Amino acid sequence: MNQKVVLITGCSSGIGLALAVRIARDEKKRFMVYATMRNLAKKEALEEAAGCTLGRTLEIKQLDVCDENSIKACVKSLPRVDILISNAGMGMVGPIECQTIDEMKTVMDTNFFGLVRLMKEVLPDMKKRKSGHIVVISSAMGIQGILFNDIYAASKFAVEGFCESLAVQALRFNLNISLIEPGPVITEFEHKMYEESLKIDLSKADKVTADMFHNIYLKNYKQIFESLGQTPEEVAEHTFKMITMKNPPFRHQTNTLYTPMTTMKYADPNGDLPIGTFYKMVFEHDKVFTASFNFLKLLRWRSRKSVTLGK
Ligand SMILES: NC(=O)C1=CN([C@@H]2O[C@H](COP(=O)(O)OP(=O)(O)OC[C@H]3O[C@@H](n4cnc5c(N)ncnc54)[C@H](OP(=O)(O)O)[C@@H]3O)[C@@H](O)[C@H]2O)C=CC1
Ligand SMILES: CC1=C(/C=C/C(C)=C/C=C/C(C)=C/C=O)C(C)(C)CCC1
Repeated sequence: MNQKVVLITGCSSGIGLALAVRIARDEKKRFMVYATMRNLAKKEALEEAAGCTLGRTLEIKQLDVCDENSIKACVKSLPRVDILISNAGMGMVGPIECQTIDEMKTVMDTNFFGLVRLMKEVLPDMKKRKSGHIVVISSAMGIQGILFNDIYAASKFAVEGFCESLAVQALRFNLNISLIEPGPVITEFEHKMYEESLKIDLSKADKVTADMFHNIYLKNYKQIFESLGQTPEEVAEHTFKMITMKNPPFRHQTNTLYTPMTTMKYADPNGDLPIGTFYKMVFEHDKVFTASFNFLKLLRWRSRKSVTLGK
């Protein structure tokens, strides 16, 4: 059987783990998944979730997207790469006054240059074979920035600009590039971000900024995830559909509840609509904003309850 070779990065947890398992469990066994992680000491969760696919349609390998040699060694050990899923990434939240340039560089190095390093390694062979699909786990923040996510959003904007430019060249070689743009997803990412946000030393920020971070951003953060957050399995299902489609789209947003936040971007070429709306949401109509997210939370709770009760 001619199985497609899939290389996925960042499979120790979250979306990468769910995705590796989903693809390896394909009923038609169309894929051979190489699920990679930078630290193999963390492979137990994936091994457990992979179950009987381990050693059959799923194999675990080491790959650190910040280390060119580790990428080269991993790619060299594979027969070829038909589908590359660039998923590894990290977040960064807080006022820029409280973040060092080195910390910011680590985010860019992982989220943006990590993708560039991977592409430099797999693209030449895909071009030669005139076949391949590159799927990038970007973010809704690759379209629309969010308060106090300045560096993270910048790293995803970089990813989007890079892919948008390359996509035209890729067409010439019959290659596909797809950006997956999830809104909030309930993974380690969310927990790490929240825990780290609580530890930020806000002494370098002025009072108004520190207040905004604590009383607006952090206060709403949990609520956003509870009312809009998807599971990594949902994002994996969307991505699975993308790799099985004949003509996959260039962009795909996974969360229809989050699309109003990104649609504003396209509605106003001046860019003032999303900025003004976000401002009003948090400073002027915060009660309406909180009420609507509470309402969404209630709707989700009720629909989950009726699924459990089999209604
Ligand atoms: N959660 C969310 O709300 C959203 C997430 N995303 C994106 O989804 C992707 C996956 O994140 P998610 O599953 O949520 O978060 P997790 O924190 O659960 O997973 C991130 C994965 O990336 C890995 N990673 C980090 N740095 C490197 C590196 N240098 N080399 C290889 N692997 C690395 C982590 O490994 P380790 O365990 O070693 O740290 C981990 O396996 C990211 O690109 C993120 O930006 C997009 C939209 C929303
Ligand atoms: C929508 C919204 C907010 C927060 C959104 C968040 C926190 C989104 C997180 C998205 C993630 C984590 C994407 C990952 O790539 C605020 C600023 C609280 C208030 C204004 C409206």
